[in-house]
Amino acid sequence: MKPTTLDEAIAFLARRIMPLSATATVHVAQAVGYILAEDIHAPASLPRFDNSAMDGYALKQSDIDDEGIAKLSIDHVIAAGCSSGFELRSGSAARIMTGAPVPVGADRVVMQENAVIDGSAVTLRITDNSKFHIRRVGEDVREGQQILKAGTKLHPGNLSLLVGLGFRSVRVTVRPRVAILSTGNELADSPDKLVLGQIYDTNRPMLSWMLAQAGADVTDLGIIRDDPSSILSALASAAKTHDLLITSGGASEGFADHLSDVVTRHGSLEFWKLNMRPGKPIGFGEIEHCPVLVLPGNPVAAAAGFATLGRAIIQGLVCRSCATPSYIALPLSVGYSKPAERVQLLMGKFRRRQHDNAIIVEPLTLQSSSSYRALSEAEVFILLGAGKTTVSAGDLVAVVPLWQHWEDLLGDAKLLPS
Ligand SMILES: Nc1nc2c(c(=O)[nH]1)N[C@H]1C(S)=C(S)[C@@H](COP(=O)(O)OP(=O)(O)OC[C@H]3O[C@@H](n4cnc5c(N)ncnc54)[C@H](O)[C@@H]3O)O[C@H]1N2
Ligand code: MOO
Repeated sequence: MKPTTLDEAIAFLARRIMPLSATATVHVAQAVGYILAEDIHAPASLPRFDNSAMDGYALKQSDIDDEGIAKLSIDHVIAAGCSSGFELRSGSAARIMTGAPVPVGADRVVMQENAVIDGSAVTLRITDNSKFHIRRVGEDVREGQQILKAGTKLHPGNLSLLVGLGFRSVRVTVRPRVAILSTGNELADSPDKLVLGQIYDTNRPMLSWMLAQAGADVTDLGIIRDDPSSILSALASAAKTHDLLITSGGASEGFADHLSDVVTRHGSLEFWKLNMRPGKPIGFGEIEHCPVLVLPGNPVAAAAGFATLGRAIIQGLVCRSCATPSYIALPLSVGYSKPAERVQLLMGKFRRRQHDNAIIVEPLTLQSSSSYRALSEAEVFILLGAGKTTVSAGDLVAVVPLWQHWEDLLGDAKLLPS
């Protein structure tokens, strides 16, 4: 059975999309955003040597009296970067900086604030018996331990770990190569002069950015006229060198809408028309063994198709069983009614709920599938499932990001502790 609902389409893609087998070696500094193609084990321990967690004095535990006091002579000074090639003897302390190696024989550091200096002697006071202020070899990462799994999308925190362990390069999955085209005799490239009836092609620039954000390398095939043989020749030739083809426009049933026919006749159309709005005429199939995602021409519908299915396909091309949209569940700000038979995608924005400061989502007032103003204001799509006609304020709803910039969306000084 061909998928007819969004859920069925997602389940279908999760089975159908296989990760690309090609991998590449990239320098760690360039690896952020790539998907790791190998499990990584630690070639060393972190910390690499016992070191002080505080600026203060290293001493022997046995030099502390019953009152928690140690009176010692200051025999050495160890800054970070120095090697401590000596053994601390009983009755003496070494002045030590944060990150400096702890000398052999020392088993505790007392922070500077709890030290009273008198010439070359120091009196140290233990204020908390449980705090030794020494970062031990391997307490963070043990040599040989698995630290990252194949399939991880690398972020700068992973980069710190890899660099800290001395990695110079890692094996990653190659970025999917995606070719994109728009169809429509009415389309022109900005800033060409428009004649009556023409509009600028806005889907190609928008989708190209969404693709790049999702981690794809994009080839722009430009605007193709509403002519089946031109569409076929552009798709068939790009199919040879790409992992995914994406089209926008001509997806519906007008006399100038050729996509479903072209894919059916010259490849296979695996689903077409989903029970959702916007985004109804979305199709998926293949030409010359290359997957093709057919997106509608209405700009909001094209964005909806990409945010739900397009991004999931890109994820599936780099990571096994990742071909699913990344939903989060958030409370809806207001009640909403919709027809029961279909999934409704609402353009929405994040809000703070007044009484508890919780993040909620609010549908925009303007929901037209062709509205650029709404598209520009929207931050997310709110998915209201089929089968339900009403959703109440405060109900949890599935939310997918439109532009993947969570940190800008969620950053809010009001949440900082005062
Ligand atoms: N009789 C029916 N008509 C329509 C149906 C239907 O089921 N029966 N579905 C409607 C829905 S829903 C959508 S969505 C659109 C999708 O149609 P197409 O994918 O065939 O898109 P076009 O007809 O080519 O264009 C629709 C609309 O979008 C503008 N457009 C197209 N490409 C771009 C682009 N790259 N950048 C900006 N704008 C674009 C185009 O000029 C049209 O205004 O069909 C409904 N009709
Ligand atoms: O479903 Mo269309 O995709 O409403 O704009």
